[in-house]
Amino acid sequence: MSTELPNLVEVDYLEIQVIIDNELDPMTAPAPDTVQMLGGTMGHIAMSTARALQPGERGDAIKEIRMEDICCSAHGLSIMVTAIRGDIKHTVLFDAGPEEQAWKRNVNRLKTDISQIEVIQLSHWHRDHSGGIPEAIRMIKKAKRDNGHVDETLVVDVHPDRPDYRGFDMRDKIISLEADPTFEEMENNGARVSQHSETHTILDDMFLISGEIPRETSYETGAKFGMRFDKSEGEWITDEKIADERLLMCNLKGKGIVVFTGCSHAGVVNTSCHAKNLLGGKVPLHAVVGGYHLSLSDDKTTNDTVADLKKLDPAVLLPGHCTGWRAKFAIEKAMPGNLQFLLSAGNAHRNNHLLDFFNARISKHASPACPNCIESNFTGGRRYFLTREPDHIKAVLTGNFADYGKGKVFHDLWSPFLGDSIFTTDGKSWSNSRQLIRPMFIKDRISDLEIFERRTQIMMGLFANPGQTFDIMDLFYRMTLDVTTEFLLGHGIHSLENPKAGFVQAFADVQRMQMALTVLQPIQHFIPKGGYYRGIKTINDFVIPFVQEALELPHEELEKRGRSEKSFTFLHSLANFTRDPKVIRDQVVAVLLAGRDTTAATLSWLIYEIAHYPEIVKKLREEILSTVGPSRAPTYDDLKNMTYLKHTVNETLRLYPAVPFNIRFALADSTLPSGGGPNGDLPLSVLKGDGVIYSTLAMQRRADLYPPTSEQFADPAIFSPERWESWQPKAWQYIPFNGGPRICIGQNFALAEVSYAIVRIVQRYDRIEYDGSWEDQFHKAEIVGTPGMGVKVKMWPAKE
Ligand code: HEM
Repeated sequence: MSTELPNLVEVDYLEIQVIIDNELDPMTAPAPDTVQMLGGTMGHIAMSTARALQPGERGDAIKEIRMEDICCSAHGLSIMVTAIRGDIKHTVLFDAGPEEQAWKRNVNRLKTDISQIEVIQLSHWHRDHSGGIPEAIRMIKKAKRDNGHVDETLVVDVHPDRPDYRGFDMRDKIISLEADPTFEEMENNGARVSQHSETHTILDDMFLISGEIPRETSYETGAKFGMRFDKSEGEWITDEKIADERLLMCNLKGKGIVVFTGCSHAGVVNTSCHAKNLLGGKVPLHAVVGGYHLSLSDDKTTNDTVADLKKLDPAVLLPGHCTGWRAKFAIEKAMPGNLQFLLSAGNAHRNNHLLDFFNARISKHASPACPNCIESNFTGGRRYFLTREPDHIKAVLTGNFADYGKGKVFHDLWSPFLGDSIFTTDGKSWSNSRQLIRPMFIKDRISDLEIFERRTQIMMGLFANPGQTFDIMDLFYRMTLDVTTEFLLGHGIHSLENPKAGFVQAFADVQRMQMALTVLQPIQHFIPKGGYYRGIKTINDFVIPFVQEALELPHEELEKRGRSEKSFTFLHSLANFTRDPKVIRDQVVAVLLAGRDTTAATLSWLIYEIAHYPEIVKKLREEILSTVGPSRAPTYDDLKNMTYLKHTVNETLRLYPAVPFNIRFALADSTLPSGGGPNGDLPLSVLKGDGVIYSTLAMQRRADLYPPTSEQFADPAIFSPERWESWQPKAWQYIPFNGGPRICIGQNFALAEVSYAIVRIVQRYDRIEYDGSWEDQFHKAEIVGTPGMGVKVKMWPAKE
C-alpha cells in the first residue's frame, strides 16, 4: 500500500462565508474564539445594508435596520470557502443547503460574489446538504456570465454511491427524505459532475477532499436509525454508516489544518483525526467547521467526543448545523479558551489593560517566524493584523502609504464626532485638509508663546500651597484645553477658572465613547449612543457660534487679521479659505482633539516620572536656570537649546507615546514587509479591507529593540533621560508623533507647549513629590494614554 501523502499545498489565507446554517442568531455577541457559533455574525450583514436616515428624520437615529436584509436559517449547511495562495485564489462551495429558495435568498442578502465558485463539493448524500445544488448551479453560472468570466466551468464533486433515497427507521415506520438531485439534473443545469470515492486534491492542490473516513472511536457509530432505498434492491436497508461522507480541508500557513465537515456521520473526532492523518499527523489541527452531529447524542457520547476533541487541541471550533445546542454548550464549557477577541478587547479597554491584552494576544498566537505580529478574524470576517513591528508600521505609514488609510469603517465610525476632517479622511480629501491646516504650524509663532505664558501662569496660580497634595494632571488637562481653544478660536474656554463647564465634560465623554466604539466596532451598532450624540451636540453648541462669528467677518477683515499675528487664529485661517461652516467646525474639533489631551498626557507622565527622581529635577533646574534664570520667560531659541529638557521630553514620549494604539485599513491589496514564509523573511499579504492595528506603545517598550543595558544605557523599562546623551533610536523604532505623510502636524507646537510649561514649573519649584500610590498607578489607554490615577503631587517652591 502506498504511504505517499496527498499533495495539499499551504494556503496563505482562508475566507469562510456561511450561506446556510440551522441557526440564525444575529444578536448574540460573538462567542469565545475557540468556540464560535455559526450564524452569530449574520447581523453585520443587516447592519451594513441598513438604510441611512437623514439627520433629524427620526430624532437622533442614523440608520434603520431592514428585516428583509437578514438571512434565513434552514435545516442544512452551505459554506463558501475561498483560499488564497500568493496571487492564486480559488473558491469551493461546500454543500448547498436543503432547498433552492433558502440558498438563493441568503446569497442575495449576503451579496455573495458566487461567480468565483469553481467547485461545489457535496459532503454526502443527504437532502439537507444537496437540495440547493440545482439553483446554486444556475445562479453561479449566471453570475459567471454576468461577470464576464472566460471560464464558466463549474464542477460538482460528489461521491459516486448516490442512494435513490435516504430515510429513517422510526421503529414501526420508515420515513423517506426527498431524493438528492440526480447526476443528470446537475449536468442539465450546467455543471460537470465529477465522482470520487478516493482522496484527491483540487484547484491547484489548495483543497483536499477525502475518501471514506475510517471509523476508529468506539462511541462514534454513525447516523442512528439511518436507512437507504435503492430501486435496484427494491427495499429499505439499514445504513447508519453513511460511508459516502467526505471532508474538505485546507492547510493554512502558520496555523494548520482547517477541516470542513458536513454532518460528521463518521464522528467529528474520527473526521478530525483522519484530516490529521492525511497529512502524516505532523500538521496541527487548527479549526473544525461544520456539523458535529451531536444533537441526538446522549451525554456520555457528547462528553467522550468533547474530551477527545480537546486532546486534538484545535485553536478554533465552529460547530454548526447538526451539532445541537447541548453539545455546543459542552464544548464551550470544556474549551472556553481565551475570551473572544472582541469581547476581551472591550473588557481590556474598560479595565485599562489594553497594552497587556495586546501583548498577551501577540505572545499567545504569534509564530516564531513572526513573533511581533498576528492576524485575527474573529470579528465577523474582517481580518485584522495586530503588530508592534517597526518595519510593518513603517510600511503602513510611509512605504506603502497609498495602500493604507483610515478607510470607510473608521470614517463612518468617527464622522459624527470629527466629520470629514483631517483625521477621518484619506486621499484628496485628507490632503486638502492638511494643506488647509499646515500654514498655521509651519513657523514658531510668538503669539503661541504668549498663549502658553498666559495659561501656564493661571495654572500655576492654582497649584496647592507648598507641601499640600493636588492633582497636577487635572490642571494640565484644563490648561491645554484653554491653550488649544485660544489658539484655535481666539477665545480660551477658561476651564482652569471654570472646570465644570459642560463642554469640558462632553469632550471627555465623547472621546471615551468614541474609543469604546472603535474597540467594539463590529458590534458598535448595538451600543446605545444617546450620550455620545448629546455630547457631540454640546461640543457643537460651543464651537459653532465661533465659526459663525468668524464667517461673518468680511474677507478684507480676515485678510487684515492674517497680516497681524496677534489677532489671527486657526479659525480665521480656515475662514479665509472656505466658507463652509461644517468644514471649519470639523477641522477645529479634530485639531482640538489632536492637540489637547496628547499634550496634557505627556506633561502628566513627565511630572509623574520626574517625581520619582529628585536628581532629574535638580539637573533640569540647573539647565533651566543657566539658560533663562529664575524668572525670565523662555523664547523659542531657549527651548531649543536646553538639551536635558529635550531628553526628558523624549524619554517621556518613549515610554508613554500619547497615541498608544492606532489603526489603518488596507485601501488596496498590499503587504507588510516581513513575517511571511517559514523564516518570517517574506512579506505578509494584506487584502483590501483588512485592518492593521499597530501600537507604538508596545513597540517602544520592546526590550529587544534596545542596546544591552550598560552604565550609559539604563534598562529600557526605566525612565532615564540620560540614555539620550549617547543613543539615538533607530528609524521607526521611536515614533510618538507617527511618521510619513501623516506625521503629527502639531509636533513643534506640542513640544514647545510641553517644554514651556516644564520650564515655568521647574523655575519656580525645586522639589516635586508624587503623593499617589505607585502600585495602583496604571496606563489608561483611551484615544490618548493617560495616568489612570491622575498625578497627585506635593511641590515646594525654591527658596530665592
Ligand atoms: C505630545 C503631543 C502630541 C503627540 C504625541 C501627537 C501625536 C500624534 C500622532 C501619533 C498622530 C497621528 C495620528 C494618526 O494619523 O492616526 C498625530 C496626528 C495629528 N496631530 Fe498630533 N500629537 C501631539 C500634539 C498635537 C498638537 C498640539 C496638535 C495641534 C495643535 C496636533 C495636531 C495633529 C493633527 C492635525 C494630526 C493629524 C495629521 C494628519 O492626519 O495628517 N498634535 N499626532
